[in-house]
Amino acid sequence: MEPAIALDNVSFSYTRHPVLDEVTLTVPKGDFAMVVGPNGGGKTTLIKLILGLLAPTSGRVTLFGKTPESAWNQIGYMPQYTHVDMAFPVSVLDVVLMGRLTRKRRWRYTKNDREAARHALSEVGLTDKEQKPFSSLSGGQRQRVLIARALCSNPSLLLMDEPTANVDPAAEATLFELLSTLNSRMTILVVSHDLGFVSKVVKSVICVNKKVLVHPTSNLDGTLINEIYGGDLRMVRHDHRCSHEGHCINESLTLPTSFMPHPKKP
Ligand SMILES: Nc1ncnc2c1ncn2[C@@H]1O[C@H](COP(=O)(O)OP(=O)(O)OP(=O)(O)O)[C@@H](O)[C@H]1O
Repeated sequence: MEPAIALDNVSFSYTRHPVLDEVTLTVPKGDFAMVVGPNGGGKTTLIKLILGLLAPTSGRVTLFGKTPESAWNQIGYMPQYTHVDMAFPVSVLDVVLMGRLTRKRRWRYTKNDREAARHALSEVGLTDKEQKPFSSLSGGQRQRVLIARALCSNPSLLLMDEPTANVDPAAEATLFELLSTLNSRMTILVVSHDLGFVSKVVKSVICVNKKVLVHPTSNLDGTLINEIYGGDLRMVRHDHRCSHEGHCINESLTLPTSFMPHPKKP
């Protein structure tokens, strides 16, 4: 069976120095994988290579056995929250409909497009918000609208860049419940700076730091993370309590402070 994503000896450089070096990676169909790594490690570059937005300096990327360009209609992509203009004056339905735009057919929607958009909105539980201005929604609701936009084209592979940035722990839990449901019919790849939600829904972790290593989540422990990131590592637990003495720390699983650019709200 063709894997969802395959990188065969892929290297990539923006300048003289390689950002990714001879990466061979297979993401099987049905996987729920999380891409992690330090700042500048090459996560975004990896995603751009998978999306076909960058071409490898050497090696080959295939999605479902095809080039990324040929497989584009099988991919749903949710960009980083910070890359979306939240003040843009559009309705929720308009945002979701953008997921139906194709290279040939731009800004013209059919009845089928609207049905698909409404169906995607119902999947993320936001049917009642379709006419609301996108800017009027909460952070968690906007994330779900962006997921609906990615789902609108009925993808086989859902790629998400930092889907839990700017959402509180309750919205994050709801989001992962939704992703877990979607994972029964599509492969999911999530980029994250935050290992705190490596839980039962995530099946494998792809560690990117110029080289790429894949681990089943069951193997993920403090020693392994230390090997990948180096240094003095700590992790703030998501079920922590705050007091005047600070946060409770889970000593068994520790991460670098550079790994926590989006600290969780208590
Ligand atoms: N357009 C570009 N031109 C030159 N260098 C780039 C470009 N984009 C990224 N880089 C460099 O490539 C390296 C990897 O960047 P990339 O954005 O892939 O890392 P990342 O793991 O996503 O980082 P972060 O966690 O900070 O978002 C970094 O050293 C970065 O400075």
